[in-house]
This record gives sequence, structure tokens and C-alpha cells, in this order.
Amino acid sequence: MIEAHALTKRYGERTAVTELSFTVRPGVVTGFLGPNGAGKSTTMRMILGLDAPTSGWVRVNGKEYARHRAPLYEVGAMLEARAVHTGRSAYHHLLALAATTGIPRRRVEEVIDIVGLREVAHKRAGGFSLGMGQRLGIASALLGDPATLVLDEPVNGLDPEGIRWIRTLLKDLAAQGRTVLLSSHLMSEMALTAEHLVVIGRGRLMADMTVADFVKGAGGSVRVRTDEADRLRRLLAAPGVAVTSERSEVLEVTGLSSDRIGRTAADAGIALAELTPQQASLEEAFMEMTRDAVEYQAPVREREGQPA
Ligand SMILES: Nc1ncnc2c1ncn2[C@@H]1O[C@H](COP(=O)(O)OP(=O)(O)OP(=O)(O)O)[C@@H](O)[C@H]1O
Repeated sequence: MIEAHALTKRYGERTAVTELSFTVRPGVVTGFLGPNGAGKSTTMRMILGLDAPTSGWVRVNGKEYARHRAPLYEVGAMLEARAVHTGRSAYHHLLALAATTGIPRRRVEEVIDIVGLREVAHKRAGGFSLGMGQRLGIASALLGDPATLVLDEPVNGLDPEGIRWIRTLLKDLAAQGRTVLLSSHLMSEMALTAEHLVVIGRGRLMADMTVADFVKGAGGSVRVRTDEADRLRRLLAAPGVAVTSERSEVLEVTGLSSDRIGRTAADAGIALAELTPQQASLEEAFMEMTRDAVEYQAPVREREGQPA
């Protein structure tokens, strides 16, 4: 479990994270989302004790990271994993890491099998592909058999097979009762992997809810097909309602439920050939929610660029 309470981080004048409170629970994969510069990496670094909060706190499995006697047994992390540049083999890399924390050799063998690196375990890790490097990063995170995992962009640069492998692995780890927090820019991937979301924008919490609720909250649109599209479009016009049309007989309506559209059409004697609520994708929901958080950044940066 990860619990953040009023977590705040300032770098000089700039506040990277503001009064952030959220809980990442065990048993499901939680996605950590936010536009560039939202404060995700800063938050992850504070979770892992790599950066100290200016105020507030964040606990992993009940204690702040630094207060754990053997943190590697509590939380496994992969931050900005890149191919490992090392002359050591994957096996010796893991063995060295294990030795520093008293983790037995047998566990090194186990994690090599979990991440599927058995065949290349004795090859120089410096020559690994990005995908193999990611697997090695995950093996390192799993070494201490931790109850909590924090992974920053674990699928970056992976091929579809590697992405599917990580997805399955993370879901399995969560199903074992672990807490799994991952950030990713790939929304479609997040929608398939995560069940819960923590979304931040400009350092503040914007959503802490299930993926299903997050997407539902975005509303989506309704697709309507009718021979009398023009007439229906005029009847539906109202403040807050947007109607777009790519084909003359098809309308995409936002701001009205399919019930309302159906009733309006029936009252006017308009026959509908199709009336389909369209679920917004996670990407659309994310764009809608964070639009203001993104737009706000430009003036802030411009101001910073000006001489004092
Ligand atoms: N060491 C630092 N010194 C000064 N400012 C920093 C530092 N680290 C982060 N920041 C600033 O804090 C804000 C949040 O940055 P952070 O890297 O946490 O965002 P992010 O959500 O991880 O972004 P991205 O998705 O682009 O990686 C940014 O405006 C960034 O410029």
C-alpha cells in the first residue's frame, strides 16, 4: 500500500507537487497519469525516498521509505529503465544487487525465470536489447519479493510481445495481493493494464478512481444515423450540445443522452436507423480532464522565460 498525505515538493520558486493525497491499494494495478511536467516522477521519487517532501508525507506499506530497515524487501522500483550499460552478465548484475541486501542466490535464479531471461542470463547485459534491459530492470525490482512495486514507464520502447508480457506480469503480481503503481504515456496500454487510476495535473490530484468510472465520467458521444440528419441536427441544437457530422446521414452528438436524442427524434416523427452511445477511450477521457492543466503550462513557461 502507498499512502500520500498532503505531499508537497517545491524546487526553489517552482512547486512540482502540491498537497497531493491519494492511496494506492493492493490487489489491482494502479496507473499514474499526468501530462508532461505534472509531477509524476517527482512523486515517484518521493515514494522511493530519493527526494524529500517539502511538506506532507508518503508511506509505503505503513512507513516512510527511509524508515524501513530493508526497503528492497518492501518496495521494488524501476525508474526510467534503459538498457543496462554493464559489462556484467544479467546474472552477476542481479547477484551483486542481491548480495548488498542479503538476498539469497536462489532468489536471483527465481527472478531470472519470472522475467524470462534464463537463456541470456550469462550474456553481457550491456549488449541487451531495450526489451531485455526492461526485463532485467523488472527482475531487479522483484529481487526482494516486495509487496509494493513502483514502475516508471515500464513499457517504453517495447515491442508488442514485450508489452503484452509486462501487462500479464503486472496483473499477476497485483492478483497475488501486491500493490502495483505504474506510469505510462501509452493510454491504450494503460486502459488494458490498470484497473485504477491516479491522475495529476500541475502537481495536483485530478482523479483517484477506477478506469471504468474515469472513462464514464468523460461522457462520450452518441452516434445517430438517419435520413433526416439535417432536421434532427436543428432540433437537437442547444447550449452545451455539440453535433458533428462526417457523413451526411450520420451525426455524432455530445452533451445529450441517447434517451433524449431518441425521444426528440420520435416526437418529430424522425426514423432512426442507428442510435449508439459511444464510450470515450481512456485517451479521450484523459485529454478532456487534463486539457486545462496542459494549456495552463504555456503562459507559466513564458513568464519564466522573461527577465525579472
Ligand atoms: N530537480 C528539479 N529541480 C527543479 N525543478 C524540477 C526538478 N524536478 C522536477 N522539476 C519540475 O517539477 C515539475 C514536475 O516534474 P516531473 O518530472 O515530476 O513531472 P512528470 O509528470 O514526471 O513529467 P514527464 O511526464 O515529462 O516525465 C516540472 O515542472 C519540472 O520542471
